[in-house]
Amino acid sequence: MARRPLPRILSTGSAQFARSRELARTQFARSRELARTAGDSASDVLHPLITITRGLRRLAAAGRRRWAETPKDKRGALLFLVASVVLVVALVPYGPLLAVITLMAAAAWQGRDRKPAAPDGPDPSRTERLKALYEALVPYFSAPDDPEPLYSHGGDWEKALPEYEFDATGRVARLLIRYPAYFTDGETQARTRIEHLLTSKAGRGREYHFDWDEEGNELTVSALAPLPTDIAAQRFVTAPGETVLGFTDATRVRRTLPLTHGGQQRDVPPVVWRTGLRSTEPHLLAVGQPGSGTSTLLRSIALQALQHGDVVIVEGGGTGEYACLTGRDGVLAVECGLAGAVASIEWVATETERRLIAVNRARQAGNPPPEDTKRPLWVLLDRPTVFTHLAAADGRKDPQSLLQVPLRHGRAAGITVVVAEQWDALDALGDPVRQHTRARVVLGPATAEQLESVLGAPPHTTPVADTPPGRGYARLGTGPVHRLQVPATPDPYDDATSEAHRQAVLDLLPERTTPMEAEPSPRLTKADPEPEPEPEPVPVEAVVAESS
Ligand SMILES: Nc1ncnc2c1ncn2[C@@H]1O[C@H](COP(=O)(O)OP(=O)(O)OP(=O)(O)O)[C@@H](O)[C@H]1O
Repeated sequence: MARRPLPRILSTGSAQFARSRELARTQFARSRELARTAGDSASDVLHPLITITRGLRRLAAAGRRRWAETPKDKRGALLFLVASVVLVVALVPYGPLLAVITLMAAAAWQGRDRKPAAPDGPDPSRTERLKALYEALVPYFSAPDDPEPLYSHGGDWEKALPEYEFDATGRVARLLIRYPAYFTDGETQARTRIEHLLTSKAGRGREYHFDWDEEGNELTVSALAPLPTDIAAQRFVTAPGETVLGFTDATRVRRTLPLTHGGQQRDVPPVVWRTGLRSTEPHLLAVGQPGSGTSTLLRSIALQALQHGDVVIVEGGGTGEYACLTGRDGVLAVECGLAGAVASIEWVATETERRLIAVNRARQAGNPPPEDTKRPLWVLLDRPTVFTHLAAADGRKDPQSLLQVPLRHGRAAGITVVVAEQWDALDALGDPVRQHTRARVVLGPATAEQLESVLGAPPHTTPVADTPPGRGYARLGTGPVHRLQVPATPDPYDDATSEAHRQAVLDLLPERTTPMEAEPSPRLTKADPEPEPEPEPVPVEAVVAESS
């Protein structure tokens, strides 16, 4: 269908409106130019006067200083000398005139601007870098029908990049970028393209933080210092119910923790995860590829949890990385076999129910929760999907199905579940685990899609070129995505562990209270028969602390 022309009155009206807008813009630009020229001329004319005034002020200050420095007994002589000079000048022909000219000349000399002229803008190599960056952004931040493009080839880069900082090596450390309002900054793809471009132009090998101000149409790019990788396990200054997952940048975290680092005290911003009754993210899922440090994270959590609670460990990897915890005070079980894993998780499910019933009864009777429901219980599962496969092959119950109760009701019962899994087995994780683990950690290298699939949002930082173990991202619920470095908490029985880190972990281990032999753990049996309802007795395997 042919497009009908606009009614004449409308088309002429809009043309007139456009013309008058153009006229107003031209007039405004002209008056601004006029004002700037007038200002420049005024300062040119008044410059000598300003210099002389400044010089007179400096001479007067020097005179006052001289007077103050002169000892009191010599002030009379000085006064006499000045008076004689004034008298001679007054008597000499043209004396006063010559004196005024000399004074003005001295004032002009004193008042001259003695500051070395500051270099105008950054040095040429830096200007070139900024210009190159600007030119690279032109295709992304310009549109053919933009009447006043902020970005155009050979355009005014200083308007688009108003603030910049360089580091000691001459690379961009911080950059403020203005962009046109029509740039689709709400679209992840559009943002990613810009972030990718800036990362390569500002210098690879560093991590960058991108702060998009959608309201102001501004993007701030900051180069981030690498997170410290050698902070050893230690007692963190936290409240009960708080667990330090690792360390991050100060940009989004206000709090800092005093840490001992290389024999020195240092304040570092932590990522603190809150568990317990009021937690909005009562359970955690950590994902990574082999060797990325998820077992280390679980060990770090276990050492912190043991300060105030009990721990059950279920290890699917079968590498014996938690052997150091076996038989320690508060460690109810360290299970590496299928039967033991099933029995332990079954016991945890029963214990969850027991606690819930006891708490409800106490509430109904108007009493506080009983003491034996208050001690936090942690279930740490390293690669539980291994047991899922084994159980399927063996025709037995999937231990993951037993996790449903602690995951659903654990918060009210003081029970926290932490699951660590590898990327390739993520599909085998059941729905309850995915749904209820709202605290998320990704360690090691991962693609943007992988990060978003686990964290639920992309990080605002670029990936590091060479990811050290224990490096990754953390997100608590719907909060921001933090860069994360887990404290070095190695297996003290591993030969490759450095002596300092081994000692740090050994120092944190609780007393060994249960002999390593097959002996029932006193705590696992604690959930045994209460008057009503009767929880299932705990199977023998569940109370055997396996040695590996
Ligand atoms: N935060 C960390 N700081 C220093 N070293 C770490 C850290 N995390 C892990 N490592 C080291 O990296 C290696 C692998 O760690 P870890 O066993 O925790 O990885 P993983 O993800 O559990 O892999 P796997 O399941 O293959 O054992 C170990 O030598 C460990 O000491």
